[in-house]
Amino acid sequence: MIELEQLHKSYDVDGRRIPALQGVDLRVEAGEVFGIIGASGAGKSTLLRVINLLERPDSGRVVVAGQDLQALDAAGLRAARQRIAMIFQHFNLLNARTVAQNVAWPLRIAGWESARIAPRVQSLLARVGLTAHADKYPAQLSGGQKQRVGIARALALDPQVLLCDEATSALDPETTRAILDLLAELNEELRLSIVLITHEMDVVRRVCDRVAVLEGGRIVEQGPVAQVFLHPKSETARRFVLASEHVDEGTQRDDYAHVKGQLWRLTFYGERTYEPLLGEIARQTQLDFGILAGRIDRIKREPYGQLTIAVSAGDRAAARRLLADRGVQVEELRA
Ligand SMILES: Nc1ncnc2c1ncn2[C@@H]1O[C@H](COP(=O)(O)OP(=O)(O)OP(=O)(O)O)[C@@H](O)[C@H]1O
Repeated sequence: MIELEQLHKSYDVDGRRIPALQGVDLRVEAGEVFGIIGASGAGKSTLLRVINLLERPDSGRVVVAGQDLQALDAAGLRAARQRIAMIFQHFNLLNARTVAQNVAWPLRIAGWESARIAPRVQSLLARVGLTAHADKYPAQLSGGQKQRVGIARALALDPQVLLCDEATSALDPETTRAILDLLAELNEELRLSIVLITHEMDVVRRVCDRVAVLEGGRIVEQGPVAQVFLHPKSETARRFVLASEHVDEGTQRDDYAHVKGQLWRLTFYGERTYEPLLGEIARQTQLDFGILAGRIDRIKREPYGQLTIAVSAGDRAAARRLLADRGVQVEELRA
């Protein structure tokens, strides 16, 4: 659905060239939710805005739904942009217009007849759960409701791609979850391809299929979310995962220094997350262990568990083998 090839983009600031993208290659498949994570200044917004040419790259190719966007004339680009909708961190609603008028806006611009607009707006508002709020003004809505208006407006012209610019960063955790659930539903029901940028690994974990980690205008790691989240390779990805688990590395290192034995990290993924594997294998191998840290949660809909244990006695080699046989990944954090 989206192919970005060798994108370069710099900004001129006070006569200096500030590089924002330095050779980015990216493919987003149709129907996929793709996350781009990075720290402030990594180039996320620039990358997202290149996808609909709100920002023109200095060099490189931008192909969306098979169309090279830079080869289009103004009318062609306008038509292409109707298929690439966007939602924003601060919603970007028209404050002097009602919810219904905000959602109707892109339809009016696209020249829809008034008679067709009202039912379309009604169905969009129903889709995002805002039917009762049609005549309110943005100032009368909560943040989550405002973002729902933004989403309804974005869906008005039946886009193929939805670009989400930190769409949940201004929302509390519960509202964030509700908006991410809505995005996941839209992705599935409409086969809408979604690209979202965020600085929170939890957002990626909840909703994305694949993720790219951006740093200094370059992709330093990308892959399926389970791979990047559970086994990050780059230092940047690792830091985002630790931050999402509220782990302070220094404190953790100090705590673990007092613990005797080998330190293992066990990763369970899928249904085996809920099986009593560890107890069973520990009994068979006389493994003595203490649990230092653990988490069971989901990556999108798939359950996973990660446990850090200190192993003090028993047949370690046999235990590792049996765990591996049952699909549990064992990493030795300390020998
Ligand atoms: N319009 C602009 N003019 C000048 N420099 C810019 C402009 N937009 C971005 N930059 C610079 O380009 C780099 C990448 O910025 P960008 O906004 O794409 O990063 P980001 O990852 O989205 O950051 P944030 O999370 O803070 O929004 C930064 O160094 C930034 O200062």
